[in-house]
Amino acid sequence: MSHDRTVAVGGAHPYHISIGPGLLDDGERLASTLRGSDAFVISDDSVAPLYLQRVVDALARARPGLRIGHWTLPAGEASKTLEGFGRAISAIAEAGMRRDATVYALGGGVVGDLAGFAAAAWMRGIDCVQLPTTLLAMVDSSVGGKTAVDLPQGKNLVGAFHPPRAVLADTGSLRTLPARELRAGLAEVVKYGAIVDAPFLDWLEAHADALLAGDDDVLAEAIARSCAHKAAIVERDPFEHGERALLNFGHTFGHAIETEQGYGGLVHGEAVAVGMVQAARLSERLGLASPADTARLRGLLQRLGLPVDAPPGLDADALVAHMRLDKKAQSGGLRFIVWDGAGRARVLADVPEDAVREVLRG
Ligand SMILES: NC(=O)c1ccc[n+]([C@@H]2O[C@H](COP(=O)([O-])OP(=O)(O)OC[C@H]3O[C@@H](n4cnc5c(N)ncnc54)[C@H](O)[C@@H]3O)[C@@H](O)[C@H]2O)c1
Ligand SMILES: O=C(O)C(=O)C[C@@H](O)[C@H](O)[C@H](O)COP(=O)(O)O
Ligand SMILES: [Zn+2]
Repeated sequence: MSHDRTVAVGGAHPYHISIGPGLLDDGERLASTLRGSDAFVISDDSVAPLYLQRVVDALARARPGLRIGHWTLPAGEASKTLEGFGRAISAIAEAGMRRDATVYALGGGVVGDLAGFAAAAWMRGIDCVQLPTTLLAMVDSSVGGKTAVDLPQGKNLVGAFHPPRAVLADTGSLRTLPARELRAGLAEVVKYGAIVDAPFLDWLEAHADALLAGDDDVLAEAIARSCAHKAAIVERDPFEHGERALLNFGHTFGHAIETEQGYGGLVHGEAVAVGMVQAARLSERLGLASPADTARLRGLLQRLGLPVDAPPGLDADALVAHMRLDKKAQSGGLRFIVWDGAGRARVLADVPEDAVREVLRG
């Protein structure tokens, strides 16, 4: 009996997000969007020993004769580089993947972003199926088609929009996910409540313990609700000309922290948690939201075991310099996602750097 949930993503390149246990063994589902007879699985060296063979076996069972190559990168954000991208492309080339091949991105957001970018670039674009194995990738990075690698100068600065052909989120894989990574994923879940869904914040407060305990049903509900929000937003604004920027709540601050730490300090979800509190404090300073709004967001993130204050010792000037290269920044100045309280976020242009520095000083 299937317990899957499905979220449809519409638009010019529609696809489905399937959420449920056992999907990595479901060869028919994995193969359902294949156009040719070549498949290439990209994973990392923590995920591959757990799940790669299962995916390869399931594909081979479903499509005898399918040519299946694979390649793994070292786990972690430090691999999401132009060098890593180059190595992925070389591996795809050496495996002789043709124009109708499909890349399977098996792992967290690092694998998803890098493999998706490789798929976007190889022969000017081949199919990509996202197989997210972290909570963060299930609720956010596998959906919407943003692919990229980091530069020392900033996060995700080189990439492409390349929507997947399908997303299969096998919730059974969350059982092996380290607790720190589960918590990091919860930051992006909280983000949806903060920007567009105040009742979801109430729900998250009520289910915080179950989420942290890895309750299957509660996690599946959180994933489906998060994906429904992301799907609706990216369907209306796939290339971030408008409301998609709301998904960047907390990211101008968070990305600056990740960049300044050389992608070896806070993980992305943790940096976003800190960044959302800083964005709330900025909103307060600009007279848009109340201290009670900030306190509530901070309290929920803390309860979910996430950091809410910036790591000590970061240089405010360096952080602001990173923000000037944020992709939302325009020639007019910095743009931030601010909020007017739970569920009410908006884009604010020409935010004075002084206000940002005051927030960074604490
Ligand atoms: N494209 C987008 O829209 C988007 C959205 C959000 C985040 N991102 C990007 O996603 C990245 C963060 O992704 P992440 O949080 O998934 O980190 P990640 O990919 O580094 O995965 C976290 C860690 O968990 C391990 N892991 C993954 N699945 C596992 C499993 N099932 N069992 C055991 N270990 C497992 C990985 O090997 C890694 O060590 C960042 O680079 C961020 O910029 C992109
Ligand atoms: O999908 C989006 O749009 C997002 O902003 C989702 C974010 O959680 C994600 O971290 C994304 O990669 C950030 O995009 P960027 O354009 O700021 O690099
Ligand atoms: Zn993010």
